[in-house]
Amino acid sequence: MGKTYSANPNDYRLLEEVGYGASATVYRAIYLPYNEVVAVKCLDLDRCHSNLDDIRREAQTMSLIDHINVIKSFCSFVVDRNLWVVMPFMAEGSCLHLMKIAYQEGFEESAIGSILKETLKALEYLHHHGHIHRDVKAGNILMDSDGAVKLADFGVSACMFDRGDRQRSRNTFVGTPCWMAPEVLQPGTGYDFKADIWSFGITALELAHGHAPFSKYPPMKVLLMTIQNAPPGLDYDRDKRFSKSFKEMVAMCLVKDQTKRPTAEKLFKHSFFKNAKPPELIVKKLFVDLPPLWKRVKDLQIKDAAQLALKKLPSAEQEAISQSEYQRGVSAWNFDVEDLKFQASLLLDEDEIQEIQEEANSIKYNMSQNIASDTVPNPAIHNIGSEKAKTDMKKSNSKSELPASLVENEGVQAKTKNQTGRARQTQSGPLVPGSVLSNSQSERARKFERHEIDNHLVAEKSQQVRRAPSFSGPLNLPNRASANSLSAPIKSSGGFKDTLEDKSKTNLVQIKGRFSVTSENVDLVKDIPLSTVFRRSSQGSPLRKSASVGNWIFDSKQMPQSLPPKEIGNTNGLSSVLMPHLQNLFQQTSIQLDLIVNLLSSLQTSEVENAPQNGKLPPLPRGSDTNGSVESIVSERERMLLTTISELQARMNTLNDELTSEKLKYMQLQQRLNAVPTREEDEDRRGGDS
Ligand SMILES: Nc1ncnc2c1ncn2[C@@H]1O[C@H](COP(=O)(O)OP(=O)(O)OP(=O)(O)O)[C@@H](O)[C@H]1O
Repeated sequence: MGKTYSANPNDYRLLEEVGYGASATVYRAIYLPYNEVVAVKCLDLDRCHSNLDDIRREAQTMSLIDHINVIKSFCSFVVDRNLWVVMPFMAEGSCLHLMKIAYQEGFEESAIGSILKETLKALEYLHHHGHIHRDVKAGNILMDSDGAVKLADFGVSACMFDRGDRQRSRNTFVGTPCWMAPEVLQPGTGYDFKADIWSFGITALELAHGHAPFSKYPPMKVLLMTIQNAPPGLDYDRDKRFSKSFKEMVAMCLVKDQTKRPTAEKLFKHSFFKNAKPPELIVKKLFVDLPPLWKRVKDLQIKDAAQLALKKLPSAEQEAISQSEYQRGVSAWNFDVEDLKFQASLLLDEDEIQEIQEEANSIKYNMSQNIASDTVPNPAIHNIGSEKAKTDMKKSNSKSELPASLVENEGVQAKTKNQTGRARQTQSGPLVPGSVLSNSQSERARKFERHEIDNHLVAEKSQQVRRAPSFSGPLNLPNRASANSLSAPIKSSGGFKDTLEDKSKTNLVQIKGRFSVTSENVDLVKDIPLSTVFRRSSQGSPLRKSASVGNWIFDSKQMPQSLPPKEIGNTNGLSSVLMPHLQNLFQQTSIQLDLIVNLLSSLQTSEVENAPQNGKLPPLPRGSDTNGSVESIVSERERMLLTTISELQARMNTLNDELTSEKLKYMQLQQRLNAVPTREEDEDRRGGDS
């Protein structure tokens, strides 16, 4: 019989903190009866949204798991509002930690092969026993000092998957869906253990590059790109250091059609794994000369805190914005994909646009130089110029992995640990843009071309009669997703509230096998940061300060609360209360509308005049002003202006809608008021009767 571990917290001495995730903090600890080092994961039950009995039952089930590559739990028990899960201590921590501290550009292929092979063995075992892990990522692959590799974070989490709570808790707490398979993200499609194979492929890319694909984007954009774009992969040119066999293996995992993905068993037979070396030879070497795990974790915290302090926008606010987008994207499972695509076209980060513009301008400049000096046709020029190329480009928009052109440094996000109230940081907060890697100019040109087409679509789309989608309002938030998704809760951050308060709104979207996917009807408008869009309130439209509208704030507290129709019928002095309210509302909306119309008409002139100062338009291309490519600069600026105009037009449409609906309400109320007999009429009638 194996060793047993007691459920008495006094038998454990918690030592240093060695990791933390969305809902848990992990400590190195000593199990006093055996004087043995163990890991204790303290799971905050308040953050789990899960039934305690379910968690306990599942934790017991998971303690039965017995595979050399899967972390099993020795025992688990409740201490205050925490569930303690006791498990073997993995002295070298997670692959994610290790990359952050010593391998920021990713590991060598031999190490990747070795780590992935062990992970695949774990998946094979789990799938064979009817389990889906659903959270395969570098942060959940742990290593021991002898090179052993184990897949973690399965036990307790799994119970939450089963009831959809995990998914919902992810909606609420976790930053990015980078590892999630398209079928998991897409409404109406089922998913199974093949979702783990997709995540495994993404993890392979994460280990190869030091970060998961798309990790620099906000969660909502990641979601869209995963659904819409061709799968990411290892680039045959850019990733020259990796073998063909590795590239093929990744491509096999990252097939969008889940039925075409191999099972873990089949994948295991791939030549890439046949050649993989034992971990005790390869993985072990990765930690040579590194300080102990807890020291690394501490260093990372300090480094992340320093980076955080350097950031302009407070992290909490950034996270809240990013999270808000994620909730908008993921919680509303019945989204209109076409509409989301349109929103995605608006999602180019400001710095990305600037970067693209700079590169494109410089390319154009170089081209014009080439044309002047050389009359031989240049294929790149044809590419940019031809309409067909544009269409093709649009079609293959997603053919390659999105630019990995920015070196990503980790930031952190603050979170509060319930148990102690101490502020903490995750190891993987929002990424900050770093220096630009050498990317081929043609690639940048493609990227620019895509942006150009997107702009065109934006303008076109804004001309169309607006439907009433759930995602109206611009989403071009210049914020990034939390890095590699070990995001901390942001529930109370930045003054943004968790919008999933009304649990009764929870919808069961889908039941598939052991899983049920739930979603909540988030008040989408409530979630949009004030600074980025207009607010639409169910209680009228108190106006807020808006960058483009000016400085009027309309205090809702000063306005009378809406009255139910019953009371309206009963109140004789109603008109005196309602009329000023309605007139005020009407007037404010009209003013706002007028202002936007005026802005629109004056924008072109004023922006062109002020262009060099306003900081929004693309900077001058290098050396262009002295070389006569002024025309191209102007056209870039025009394009930017057109985008701004389209956005303003979209906002104007929203206001127009609001105005119409207010007018309607106003007319309805007036009709009701007319129907209510006035005091004089009453008296007349009474006089007549008598
Ligand atoms: N047994 C262990 N030994 C050493 N370190 C561990 C162990 N278990 C977890 N860790 C460290 O703690 C971190 C967080 O643990 P874990 O992933 O289980 O928490 P979580 O809240 O479930 O995270 P998330 O849900 O974000 O994946 C891991 O990334 C790892 O670095």
